[in-house]
Amino acid sequence: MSEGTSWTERVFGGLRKTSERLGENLSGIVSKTRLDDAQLDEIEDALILSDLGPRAAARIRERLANEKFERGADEQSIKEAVAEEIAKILRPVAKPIDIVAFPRPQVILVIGVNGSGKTTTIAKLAHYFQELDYGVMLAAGDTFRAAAIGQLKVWADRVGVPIVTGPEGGDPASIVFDAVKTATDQGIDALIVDTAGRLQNKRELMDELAKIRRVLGRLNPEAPHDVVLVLDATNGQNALQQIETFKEVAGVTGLIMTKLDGTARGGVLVAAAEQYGLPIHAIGVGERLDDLRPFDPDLVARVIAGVA
Ligand SMILES: Nc1nc2c(ncn2[C@@H]2O[C@H](COP(=O)(O)OP(=O)(O)OP(=O)(O)O)[C@@H](O)[C@H]2O)c(=O)[nH]1
Repeated sequence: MSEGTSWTERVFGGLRKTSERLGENLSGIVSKTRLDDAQLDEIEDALILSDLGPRAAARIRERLANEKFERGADEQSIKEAVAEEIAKILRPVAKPIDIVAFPRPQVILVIGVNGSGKTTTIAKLAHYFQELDYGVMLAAGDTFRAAAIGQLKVWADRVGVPIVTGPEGGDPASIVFDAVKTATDQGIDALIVDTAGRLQNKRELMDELAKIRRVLGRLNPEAPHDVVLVLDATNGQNALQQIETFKEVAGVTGLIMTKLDGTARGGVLVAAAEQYGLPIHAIGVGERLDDLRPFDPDLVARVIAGVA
């Protein structure tokens, strides 16, 4: 998108495919006052087809069943009502990451499967905190693949933040330990830690994260302050399965959903909010550094429901 495009336009543009899918599925439903059962079924199906999940769909259906459309229910007013119900599900989970840790640094572990957009998201987060005038440092805790360390270095340079790395195959916990000490000495506010995304080997990942936690705990019993799971929206319902697994393995404290641009599966955000109630910190709608912003529930609800 062009330089001057506002964030709101970017979210609209990014979620356009999701919005179109739900919009198409809701079109043609018209009623005089109340929606009848067949129409409510149709709406519920449309919501499920748009990846909002059966629970959110049932909840929205129930609310729409009680809604009296005073001036008749045309496509637009149904979409408005759907947007409001989606917003009610999203509002309680919208929560940006605030830098509040004392003593500093706030340690933010970032987890997620390879390819989810984890590295890019770390860079975007670093950029976001920098814009808020926080001192940021990265730690390359994914030592499993040399490429991961190299990629994170490239991003650190691009964003202009320091990075603590170790050798390929090195001990992530010892890198994190060094990073926390360095960050503390340098008065860094936010230390963002990349971790390996080997969900295929749960035991190893669990052991690795447990060790990182133990080491961090020795330096600061409150750390890690955040354990942020990065999810790829294009995975649709599989993203929900990842929440389930990572919650068990890593004690997730919040979510960032990436790649909402270019997928019609953005409704999965609503399913995640409804099913897990975990804070959603931000959404990614592109590959640029400023394509990550705090999650705005009302804006996203309106875009998903196709209320222009
Ligand atoms: N369109 C789009 N692409 C994204 C977004 N976030 C990340 N990507 C792209 O997704 C690809 C994978 O992102 P990475 O950040 O490398 O993902 P990773 O999880 O670190 O993956 P590995 O490096 O394979 O471990 C890259 O091509 C990114 O540019 C987003 O919000 N939108």
